Amino acid sequence: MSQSELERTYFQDGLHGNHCYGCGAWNDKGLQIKSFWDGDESVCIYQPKPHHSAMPPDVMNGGTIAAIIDCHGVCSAIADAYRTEGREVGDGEKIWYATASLTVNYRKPTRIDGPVTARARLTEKTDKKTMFEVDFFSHDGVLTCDASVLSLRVPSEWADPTGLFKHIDSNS
Ligand SMILES: CCCCC/C=C\C/C=C\C/C=C\C/C=C\CCCC(=O)SCCNC(=O)CCNC(=O)[C@H](O)C(C)(C)COP(=O)(O)OP(=O)(O)OC[C@H]1O[C@@H](n2cnc3c(N)ncnc32)[C@H](O)[C@@H]1OP(=O)(O)O
Repeated sequence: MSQSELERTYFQDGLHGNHCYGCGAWNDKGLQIKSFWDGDESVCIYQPKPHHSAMPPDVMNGGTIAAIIDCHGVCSAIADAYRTEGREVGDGEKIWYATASLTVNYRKPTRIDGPVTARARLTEKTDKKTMFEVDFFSHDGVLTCDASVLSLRVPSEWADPTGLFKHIDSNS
């Protein structure tokens, strides 16, 4: 059943200290996308800003589209893992995933003058790997991109808000 806007719980609000450019609620200069469940699908609705344009000012930039799809896919993998364990996103021991692979097919130009929507569905899952297929629509309902996002579960120290490389360096 679909949630009304007021009832929605956004995955990203539970990912405390996430500074990711696309999905970090703690990155003031980032896109700060928000994702939620709509039945078995996850949805992200985002209002692009004029500076998210491609060369023509009324078309959305492909890298920004990829960032939205990437982050929506990874956050969906994280939310799915919490849901599988019967927990709200962010409750208890942290679950983190990172993007291993992102494929975006740009089928049509995406209008910038209204909210875009990414809808993702789970297509493959093992203990470590999660694949979401993502459809991306412009505000007039045109399917402008389709994509796949492969996310891999990573150790919880990857979520250290002070940085990752000190953990990697100390392991080598
Ligand atoms: C480095 C920054 C990471 C940032 C994220 C960190 C923590 C999460 C924090 C917050 C999360 C909150 C929100 C989401 C955050 C960000 C969203 C945006 C996402 C990003 O912006 S994130 C930055 C870009 N991202 C990277 O910077 C990753 C660099 N990379 C690696 O760090 C490793 O590469 C890793 C960990 C991905 C895998 O390493 P690993 O050692 O765990 O994997 P392993 O080799 O064991 O493979 C196990 C199975 O996955 C298959 N497999 C592996 N890689 C594959 C590939 N590329 N394509 C197809 N299959 C692949 C194998 O074939 C095998 O498959 P099988 O099990 O069937 O044999």
